[in-house]
Amino acid sequence: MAPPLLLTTAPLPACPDRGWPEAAPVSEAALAAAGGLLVPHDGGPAADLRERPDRWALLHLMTGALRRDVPLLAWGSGAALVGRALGAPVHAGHAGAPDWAEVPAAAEVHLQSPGGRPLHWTAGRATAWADPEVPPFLLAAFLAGLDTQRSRRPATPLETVGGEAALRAVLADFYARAARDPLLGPVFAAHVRDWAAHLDHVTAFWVTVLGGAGPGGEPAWRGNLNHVHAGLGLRGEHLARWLTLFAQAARAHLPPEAAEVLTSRAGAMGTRLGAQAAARRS
Ligand code: HEM
Repeated sequence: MAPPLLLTTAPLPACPDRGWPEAAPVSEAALAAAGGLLVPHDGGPAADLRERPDRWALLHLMTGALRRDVPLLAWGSGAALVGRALGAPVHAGHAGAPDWAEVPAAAEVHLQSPGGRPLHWTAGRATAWADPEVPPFLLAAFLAGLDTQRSRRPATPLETVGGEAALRAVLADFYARAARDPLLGPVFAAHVRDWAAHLDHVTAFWVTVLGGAGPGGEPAWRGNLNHVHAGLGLRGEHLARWLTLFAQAARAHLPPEAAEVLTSRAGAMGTRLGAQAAARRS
């Protein structure tokens, strides 16, 4: 079996005798298949992240790793960042010491430093060591415990659905069905001039609804669904047909569990849109 894919947030310290493992740079895409993540001390801040979009991006990746339950070993400034990602208060280090995190709510402390600060703690599959040098026993135990099985939890419903590519396939098929439909087709024909742009908008909408984000971590779509549909004269039969065709497209392209994620969300939104449309008519 292939060894687990090990990722790292920073180059590992140069030290030939140390036996550092091979680790690839972390990225959102790589996390989905990661067997483990190293978060080395890199001397960067964890407490004050003003003007540090690079640290926010790192924190975002860390949150993704934690949500996916990727085994993670962090030390020094890395441990402080992981503490922060887990919601712990983080303090600035003094006199060249790294920033440090208090113990996160769900964590177990194994060792305290003489000053009473948490030195070694674990939370789920995350292991943290607050000092800038990780002890060899901890690294060895971490590497030995990495499982080779890919049993990660999907981080978001978007991942369950199969990501943006799977969404695009469903949506392209759905709008092709809707455009051909005698009831819905004329409504779309009257309002959608640029189908490519419309598909981009609705894809961004679904990415956002399913917990995904744009390339920089920002929401991919911002808007108000009720306003978009307010002037279309939607009635119950439009919504019912929309949902039927949507479910057909979802089932044609996705496994049952993934199709269910999409159709149940669409159903809930359809109920709200229907209620708003009825309120406007009365
Ligand atoms: C749960 C049900 C529905 C969902 C989730 C939904 C979602 C969306 C989204 C995300 C947009 C794009 C918004 C944007 O441009 O930022 C949109 C636009 C549109 N929708 Fe829906 N929709 C639903 C039901 C319907 C129904 C029943 C119709 C009737 C035919 C409809 C017709 C349209 C049209 C014509 C536009 C384009 C409006 C424009 O660009 O002027 N939608 N919809």
